[in-house]
Amino acid sequence: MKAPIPAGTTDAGPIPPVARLLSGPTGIGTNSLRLAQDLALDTALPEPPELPEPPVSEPTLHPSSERIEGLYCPPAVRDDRALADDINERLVEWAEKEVELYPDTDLRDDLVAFDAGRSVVLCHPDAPSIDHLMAAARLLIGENAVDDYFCEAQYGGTADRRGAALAVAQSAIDPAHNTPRYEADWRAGLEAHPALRSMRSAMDYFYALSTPAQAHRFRHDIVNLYLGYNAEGDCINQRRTPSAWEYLVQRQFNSFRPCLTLTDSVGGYELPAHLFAEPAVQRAVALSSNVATLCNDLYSLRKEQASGRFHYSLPTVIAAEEDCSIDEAFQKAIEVHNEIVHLFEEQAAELATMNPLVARFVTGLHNWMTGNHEWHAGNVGTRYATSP
Ligand SMILES: CC(C)=CCC/C(C)=C(/C)COP(=O)(O)OP(=O)(O)O
Repeated sequence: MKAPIPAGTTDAGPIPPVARLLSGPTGIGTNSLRLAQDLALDTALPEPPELPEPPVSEPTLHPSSERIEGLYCPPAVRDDRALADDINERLVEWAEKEVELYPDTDLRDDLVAFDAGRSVVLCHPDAPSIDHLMAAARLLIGENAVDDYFCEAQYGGTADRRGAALAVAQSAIDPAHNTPRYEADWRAGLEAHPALRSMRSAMDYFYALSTPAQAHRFRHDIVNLYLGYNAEGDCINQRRTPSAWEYLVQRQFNSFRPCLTLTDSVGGYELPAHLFAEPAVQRAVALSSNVATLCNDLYSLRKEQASGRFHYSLPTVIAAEEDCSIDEAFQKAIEVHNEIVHLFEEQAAELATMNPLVARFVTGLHNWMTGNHEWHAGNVGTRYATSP
C-alpha cells in the first residue's frame, strides 16, 4: 500500500500553469469585466493566502485506454495506478465495514472494477492528501449508490417512486430539523438504507475538510442532480424521447457537476462563495460539467443499448430529432461535445487571468474534465465502448 501523500507534495513536479492547461483566447470578455469589477470591490479584503504548489505527475496511460475517434479532450495531468489501488482498498473497507453499501453483492469485485480510486486520482491531481482523495471517492460512490438504488431498475429503483426517495436521499446530506421524536425516526430511516447511510457518512467526511459555504455548495449541486434524475424519471415513465435542447437542459442538472465543484475542497483551498457565484465562473462550471457528462453519454451508449431498457442520451435524442442513424447521431454528438470543450476552454482562459483562486479553480475543472475522459477511455472493453 502506498504511503499517504504529504501535504503539497507528490512523486512528481509542480502543476502546469493554468495558461499551459487552458488553450484558447485570453482576451477579457463581458463576463470577465463584471468579474473584474466585482474583484475590484474586493480590494479591502486580505490578499488570498499563498497556495502550496499542487502535486502532479506525468500522465501514464492506462494499459487498456481506448479513445472514441474524433472526441476532443486534452490529456489528464496525472495517473497513478498504485495510488488508485490504495484508494480502492480503502473504499472497500469503508463500504463494507462502515456503511454496508451493497449487503447482498460481491462488493469488493464490483467496487474495484468500478475503479473510483483511479477516477479521483485522475480528476484531482492537486489533492494534498489521501484524506482529500478519499473524501471525493466516498461521495462518488455514495452518489452512484443513490443512482443505483433509487433510479436504476436492476437495484429496485422505479421511476414512479424516485421523487419521494430522492427527497429523503437529500436529507442524508441536508439534515431534517423538527421535533426530537421525528428527528430520531429520520435518523433511523437513514441508517436503515445503504445508499442513505453511505451519503450520510461520505458527507460527514466531507465536512471535515470543507468550509460551511463549500458544503452548502455541494448540497445545492446534489439537489439539482436529483432534479435532473426526476426529469429523466418522467421521460422514462412516459417513454418519451425529449428534443435535443430539452435533453441538454435536463442533462445539465443530471450531471457530474457535484464532482467538479468540490475541486477546491479536495484541493485543500476555498474559492469564496461570492466568486463561485459569478456568472462567468458558473458558466465555466456548467460547460465543464456538461462535457464530462456527455463524455459518459458517448462511452456508455453501447452499454445502455445492450441493457434493452428504455433509455436516452445525446446520440439517441439527436437520432430521433434528425431522423438519422445512431452512427450519424453519434458523430453529431461528438461534435456537440467538442464544441462545448472549446467554449469551456475560452471561458476558462478568460477567468484564469482574473484572480489566482479563480485560476486554480478553473484548472481544477479542467483537471476533472480531462481525468474523467481518461477514466472512461480506460474502461473501454469492460464497462464502455468507443462506438454505438
Ligand atoms: C457521480 C455522479 C454525480 C453520478 C450521477 C450519475 C450521472 C450524472 C452519470 C453521468 C452517470 O450515468 P450512469 O449511471 O449512466 O453511468 P454509467 O454509464 O453506467 O457508468
